[in-house]
Amino acid sequence: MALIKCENVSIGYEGQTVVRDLNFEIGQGDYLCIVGENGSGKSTLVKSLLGLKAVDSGKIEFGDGLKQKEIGYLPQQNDFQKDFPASVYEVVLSGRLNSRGFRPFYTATDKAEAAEKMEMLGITDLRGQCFRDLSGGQKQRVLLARALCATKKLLLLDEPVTGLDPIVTAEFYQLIQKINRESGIAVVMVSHDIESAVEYASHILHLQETVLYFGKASQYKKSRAGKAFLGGE
Ligand SMILES: Nc1ncnc2c1ncn2[C@@H]1O[C@H](COP(=O)(O)OP(=O)(O)OP(=O)(O)O)[C@@H](O)[C@H]1O
Repeated sequence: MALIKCENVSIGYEGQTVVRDLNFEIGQGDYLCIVGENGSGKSTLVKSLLGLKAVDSGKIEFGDGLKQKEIGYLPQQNDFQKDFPASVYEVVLSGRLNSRGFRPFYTATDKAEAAEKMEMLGITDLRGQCFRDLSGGQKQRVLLARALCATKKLLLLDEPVTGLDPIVTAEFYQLIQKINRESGIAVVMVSHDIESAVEYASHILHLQETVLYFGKASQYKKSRAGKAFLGGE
């Protein structure tokens, strides 16, 4: 079975449907970009994938050993997060909170995982620095290390390159690609950067109230939805 399967999913707020009849699935090692205009329901879908918002109808199923609370999540940036008064190490380690359950302290395994992910992302030197003093690109690496601490199977990234300059953005995409290819971790990324989505992703989910397109990224460019969104038609 797929890691995540959405069947006829509709989600809304206070009786108002935002997205309806969503059908798609995410397989092991996939790299899915969710695209669509502002207000098309991307973040709403993300909340439901994380179990933070109930669906109105349909179902979201998890398979291949993925549990909903073991999704590694990198949230959309907000001002609170930018000014978070904690060290880099503390932020990365907090990715282990879900798996810690009711244990009061982090274990040696939690700490080893945090150290390994910091090394993997080249941020070990920043370990003792305050998160809020980092550059935008460094902050995203720290939050990515934190998300990696929470999962072995699936990363969910909500607009991770917003506010980053083109060079740091390209580095971030390459990092994600490397993690996806070398660790086999599936990636789901909400993005407004459609050109890069098509370049890096294996699959595209284009939302506009419902699914305008779901399938291979290479085919998306030739689809009606893809041509219109990429500016070719
Ligand atoms: N908490 C909420 N209560 C009521 N309506 C909401 C709430 N959150 C979002 N909405 C509405 O749901 C719709 C979809 O919003 P959502 O944030 O999911 O879109 P999005 O595709 O992620 O947009 P963007 O690209 O701007 O981030 C919008 O019309 C929005 O106003």
